[in-house]
Amino acid sequence: MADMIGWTMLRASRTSLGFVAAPLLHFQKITHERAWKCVTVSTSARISISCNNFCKAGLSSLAQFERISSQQVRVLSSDSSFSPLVASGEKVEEDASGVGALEHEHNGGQEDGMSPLSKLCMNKVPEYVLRKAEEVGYSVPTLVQQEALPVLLSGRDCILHAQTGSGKTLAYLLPIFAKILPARAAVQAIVVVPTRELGMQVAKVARKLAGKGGSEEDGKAPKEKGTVMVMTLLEGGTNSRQKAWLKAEPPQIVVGTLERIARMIETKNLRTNAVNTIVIDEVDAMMGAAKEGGHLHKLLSEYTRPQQRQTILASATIPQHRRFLNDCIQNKWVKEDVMHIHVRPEDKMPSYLHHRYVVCEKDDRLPALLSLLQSDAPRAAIIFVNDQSEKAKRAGNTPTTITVADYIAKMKFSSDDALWEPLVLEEESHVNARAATLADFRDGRCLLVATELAARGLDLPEVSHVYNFEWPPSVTSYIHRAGRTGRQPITEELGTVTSFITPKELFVLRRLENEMMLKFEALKVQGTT
Ligand SMILES: Nc1ncnc2c1ncn2[C@@H]1O[C@H](COP(=O)(O)OP(=O)(O)OP(=O)(O)O)[C@@H](O)[C@H]1O
Repeated sequence: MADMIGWTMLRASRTSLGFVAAPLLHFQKITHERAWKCVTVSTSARISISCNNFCKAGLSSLAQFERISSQQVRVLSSDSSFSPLVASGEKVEEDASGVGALEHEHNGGQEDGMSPLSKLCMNKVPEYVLRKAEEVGYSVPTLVQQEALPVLLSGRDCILHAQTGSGKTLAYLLPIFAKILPARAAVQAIVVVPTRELGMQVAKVARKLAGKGGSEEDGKAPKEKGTVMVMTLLEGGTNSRQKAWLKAEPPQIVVGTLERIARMIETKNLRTNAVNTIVIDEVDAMMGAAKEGGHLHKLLSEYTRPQQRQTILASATIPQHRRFLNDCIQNKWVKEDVMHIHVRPEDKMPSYLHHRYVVCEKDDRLPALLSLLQSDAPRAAIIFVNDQSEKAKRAGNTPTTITVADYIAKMKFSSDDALWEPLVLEEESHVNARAATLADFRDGRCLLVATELAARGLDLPEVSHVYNFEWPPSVTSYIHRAGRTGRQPITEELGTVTSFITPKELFVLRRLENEMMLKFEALKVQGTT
């Protein structure tokens, strides 16, 4: 399996993995006749591609890029500075399908005192949204936002391919707000996520941007008119009042899990005729899951048509992305001129992650973990295991989640017992229990023992350490688990990822290390081999 993790240790030390490569605009051939239309943009981390050029030239520059042959490589800039962008101010034409970015009120030409993010989105994203973004703390665009927003705000379909914690959520939400008509009570944007937890998180950010009135209260339609409403349709939810609200006064934005959204569309509770944006977050997870694949195909090519909407597919990991891009076009999930924005392609993981491993037999893992927790003293930590409790029980094993949590609780390694008592997050728990667990963790509890459920998308900035108590099932899984720490796109605070591995598994670690060009620190923990 190409995606199997395989690495080996190496010496520790946090290494900057970014190569000082020239920034590239690489034009990826997709099919013979489509080659000129479909564009892949890869950008180097250290040397920020010149978004200024991109933006100043405005949309017309896109047309020029398209004509560059796939052989050509362009170095746009060797400027590594994080320069804010100034939106071109060009009027964006709405295309025949209504997909183009709509004009919003001008800011009166008053640029002084505007944040770089506001300048980047000026004339495209409504002012009230940009004000809210600033209030939340989004003032300077992250690299992916710099790269993607000019393209996304032009209305173009996009595959947003950037590291974990790089700020993809805001990059896809702002273009949604750019097109939404608050006065129109109709679902205009759908954001699909793989888990209930990620859905709650994305909806929260969207509601912050929407401002007052953007929330649903107990499933009831909010009273305020003229504000953008955000509704969640998530697995485990069965609120009949949501159905009534969807019909009587539909929200402008729906964030949900695929099955629930598909069911709502099929039962005609959710009408898609006004949908002009669809975002599929963690797209590779959804395309990979057989169960979800059918729903996704229907959503993208039957329930709605690519020509009538802007499609944004986002993830930190898109294995075989060229093939993926081709498949998306062939399946008509996206328009033919879809753009692949690949930020820092040479660094699959943030450089501000420190990777370590401990070689030990399975039986030694618990004391080794405890010892590490004591010496690391994490601000907050996630301990990942592979199997859910019930699955383990069915296989006749003691559930790892429970075993790990009980062991740590019993050892009482901290004086502040209440804060350090581990929480458990896994798919099989009731959705309310899952929500309470995450709320407790966000509120200051320090340890979370979790399955893959917590690996994708969750933004828990307090997490300073991730522990792979069991070796993750794939490279992709390693990347997403590791990405739950070091989530500080602006300050680049270091996060530490430690994996426990048996001597027999070492070859897998070695393979992964080669594949990802990472340096691992080998740790010796007392009592281990
Ligand atoms: N412009 C910005 N300024 C400051 N913080 C930002 C900005 N954009 C995003 N963030 C913060 O960065 C963190 C990571 O953002 P986000 O969750 O969107 O990452 P992501 O790219 O979706 O990661 P993942 O692939 O793991 O889901 C969040 O805490 C978010 O609030």
